[in-house]
Amino acid sequence: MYAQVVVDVPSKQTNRPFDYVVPEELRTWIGVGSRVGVPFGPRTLQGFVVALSERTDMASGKLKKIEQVLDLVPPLNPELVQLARWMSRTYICHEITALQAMIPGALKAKYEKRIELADDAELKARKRADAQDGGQALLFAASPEEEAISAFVRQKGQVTTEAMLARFPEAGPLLKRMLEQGTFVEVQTVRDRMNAKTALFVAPAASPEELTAHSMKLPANAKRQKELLLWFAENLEPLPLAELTDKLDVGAGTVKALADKGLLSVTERELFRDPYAGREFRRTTPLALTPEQRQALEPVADTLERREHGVFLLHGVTGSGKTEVYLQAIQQCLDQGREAIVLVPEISLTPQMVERFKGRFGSAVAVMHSRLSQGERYDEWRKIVLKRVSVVIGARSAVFAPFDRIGLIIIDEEHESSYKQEESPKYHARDVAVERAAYHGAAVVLGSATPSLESYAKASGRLGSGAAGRYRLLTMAERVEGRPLPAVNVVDLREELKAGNRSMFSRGLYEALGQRLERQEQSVLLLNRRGYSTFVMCRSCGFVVQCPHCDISLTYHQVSRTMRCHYCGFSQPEPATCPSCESEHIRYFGTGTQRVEEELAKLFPGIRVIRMDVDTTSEKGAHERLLNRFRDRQADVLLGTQMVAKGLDFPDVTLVGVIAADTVLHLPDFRAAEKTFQLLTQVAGRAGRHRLPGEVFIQTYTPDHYSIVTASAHDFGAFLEQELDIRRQRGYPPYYELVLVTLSHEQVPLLVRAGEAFASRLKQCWEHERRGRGPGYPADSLGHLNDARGDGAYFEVYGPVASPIPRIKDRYRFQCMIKYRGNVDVAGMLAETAAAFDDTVRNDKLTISMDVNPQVLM
Ligand SMILES: Nc1ncnc2c1ncn2[C@@H]1O[C@H](COP(=O)(O)OP(=O)(O)OP(=O)(O)O)[C@@H](O)[C@H]1O
Ligand SMILES: [Zn+2]
Ligand SMILES: [Zn+2]
Repeated sequence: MYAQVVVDVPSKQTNRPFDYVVPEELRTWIGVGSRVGVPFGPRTLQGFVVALSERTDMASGKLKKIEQVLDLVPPLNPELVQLARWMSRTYICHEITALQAMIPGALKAKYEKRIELADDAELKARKRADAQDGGQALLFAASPEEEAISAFVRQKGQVTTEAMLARFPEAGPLLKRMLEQGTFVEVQTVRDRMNAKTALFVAPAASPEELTAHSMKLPANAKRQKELLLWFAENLEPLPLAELTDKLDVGAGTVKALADKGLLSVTERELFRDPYAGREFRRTTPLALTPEQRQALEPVADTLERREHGVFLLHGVTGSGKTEVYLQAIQQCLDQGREAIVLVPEISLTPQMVERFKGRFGSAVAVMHSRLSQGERYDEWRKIVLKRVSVVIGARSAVFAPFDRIGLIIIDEEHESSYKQEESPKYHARDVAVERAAYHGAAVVLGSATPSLESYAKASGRLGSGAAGRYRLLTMAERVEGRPLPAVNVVDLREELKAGNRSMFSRGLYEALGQRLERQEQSVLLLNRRGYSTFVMCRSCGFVVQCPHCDISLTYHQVSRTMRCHYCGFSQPEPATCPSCESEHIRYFGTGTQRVEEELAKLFPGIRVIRMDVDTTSEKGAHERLLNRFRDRQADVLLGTQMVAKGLDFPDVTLVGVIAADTVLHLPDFRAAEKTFQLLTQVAGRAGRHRLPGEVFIQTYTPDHYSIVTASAHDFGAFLEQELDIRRQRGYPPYYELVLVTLSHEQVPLLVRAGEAFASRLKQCWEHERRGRGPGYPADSLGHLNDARGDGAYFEVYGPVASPIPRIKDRYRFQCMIKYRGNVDVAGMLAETAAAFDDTVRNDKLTISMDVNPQVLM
């Protein structure tokens, strides 16, 4: 047998599979998606098996053998391997870069794999799952051989796979079967934690009903036992014994008594580095849906039922109860024996979300996000590979969860730009989700109160026949239980100044805050970070401290009192005097939030403020702690940057204030108005979500801007019409697609030459293509679009021009923007064009980076 392997060298020359011989003894363990070690030149490299076949076109005598298999259970599956190929074509990146993006960082580190005997509970669970799946639980009578293997493993505790294969060289297929049957589990240990800790864990061994029923039968003096049973009737998660005895004040004897009755199970297991360890998630049950929720769920449920592929855009106003729709759709997906992926912007920002999912689905949920340690992330991921969970909730990269029976993918706050990865592979999780779902015959639900124009256009058929109906639109226009959307006041800051108010609070907002303090209700204040300086500026001469390697100002870091470059990492101490004029009036301009906090304290002595910004949330878990304190009413005001705008659901928040709404508006970004509308709508949506009605103050210098006017009227439709008009006229998405090509080099002359050569070569490419298609193509300006003949295809290269940040890490940067629409193979033309620069890239260290559908235009 032969394997095609993509090796871990991201280069043009190696961007293809290489053939290897699969040695007989490794056959059982190798599948498409396996990670293997292969000889490559003088080295051994890691690689992924992307195909297997009985034949090879190479002279087989020349082929080398695969040296080792790195995992017993392949970390990827054939579908993900195929997805990587699609990504490399779509986003113009190396296949290995796409493959590597799909596995957690810990797998790239040193690790060791071991096998251990599954405990009974796990084995039973596995068989139950099999049975539910329609399959037959395989109850096998152990053969002497199997007995011998089990005995060996039992005796050793944990065995490395090497030791195992050395001891039973012939037993490959049998071992594999035993692994599949759940006799063994594979444990991978990252080297830095080879002495994994174990602890006794207590878990319920009967259903909640049984536990409750039993607790009633206990004699009155068995209070502790009763308490323990009722607790486990509510909480699904296994808990370390020590923690349990501590929490419930019960002795180990009590636990043992119940374990002896078979109501609880006590097992020794490896301590998973569970970021949510020790947290209880109150079990929740499905809510009775509102009519709008039912209407939204129905088509999704239908699609699930038929196991069809379909993409839905769920446009539901803030507080309309989208989460409950997600939860019930997931429940149905799980009932079908299929798996679900839930993407949320950056999960640590919304700990409430995790709570909702863990509360409904308990330990069937794995959680993945970037703030977990490498080990934690690896453990969560392993739960997916080993099929211990069927729901994963996570940030962007969770879209690659190695499930193989996906039924549903949900993307909450689908408009968020964090779904786009800014380094290679520069993928958008939304597109990857749709691609995966198409393969699996799965449903995708994109949810938002402020959908991206791209998605909305696809859902509403705005783009004409080609794209029409690609997404199905579901609308929830009302908050649950008829709660009103908050009343919004737009305050013109220019008028405030005229009236002699020089404070950062308008009179209206000041009064409203005072009322909230009196009534003991809570307020959220948003200060948009981006508009406020975090740089150090001289007040005498205006000098701003810049990075010596990049053309960008340095950012002040309060904790270390240093100034750092966000692009290259350069850092220097804060200057005492101005390097330019030697004035001492050089100072840090603050994150803004600090200044607001100071002013609040002055205006309202004794006010309790929780400040949430980069400074206060850098520590692990800080977000969650701050939000919990706010929820527990230990503060009157939650003050922060964008992080306070999204997803939060606090009943007592009745006031939202936006200190300055226009700060994003003036950024050189065609999405500036869209981002402003989204931010204002989202933050306004935090007010009055429950019993108490809400009120919003938006302070601005441009009260007439359509993004502010429409956001304050909760009028997405009106915003959409205006914005689409502008996009059409200026030739931006969703009417046109963009690719940003950035070239960089240490020397400007070479860079300019390369940039111009690149642009003209690309244009030639299109010219050639266009001629081939025959007459009838509009070759010139955007104005011709509307009466485009042919198939309406359009292609234009803008630039090269210097990038908005013209230098990073001592390398100068030029960019070309490509605008196109219709049936144009842009990726193909770009790949072809870039290939012509291979020599310059290799010999002269030119870099060319391509960003398909860029979110950041710098
Ligand atoms: N059917 C229902 N009956 C009663 N309450 C509900 C129902 N559905 C949702 N809720 C409650 O309504 C509130 C708002 O729901 P949710 O947080 O899901 O809104 P959302 O649509 O996600 O809003 P946002 O976009 O602002 O995050 C929550 O407190 C939720 O528990
Ligand atoms: Zn100065
Ligand atoms: Zn720098």
